[in-house]
Amino acid sequence: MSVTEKTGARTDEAAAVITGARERIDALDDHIIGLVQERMAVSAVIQESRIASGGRRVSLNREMEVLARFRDALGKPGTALAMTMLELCRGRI
Ligand SMILES: O=C(O)C(=O)C[C@]1(C(=O)O)C=C[C@@H](O)C=C1
Repeated sequence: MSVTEKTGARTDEAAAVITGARERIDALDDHIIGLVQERMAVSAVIQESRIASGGRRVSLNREMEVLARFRDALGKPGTALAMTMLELCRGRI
């Protein structure tokens, strides 16, 4: 497959821009995945500590704060993103 086919570009110049930008996106995605995994580990510490003390796994008030932070920064899709992230961190409820 040619570079232009791979990128959807119609010129070599555009294909070069897209290829370079996709490398940056791949690096950013690796970083984001690493941060999500780090967040999952920190969240697990909180949940285990709360459960060990006799509390519940879930803190709905705190989840509302997390959802609001993402919504304020990213709009409605930010809420969906935060909900998926919370599901990764505490499982389905
Ligand atoms: O902040 C907490 O109390 C957590 O347990 C962490 C966290 C989160 O991942 O943000 C996970 C589960 C709770 O329902 C609320 C928030």
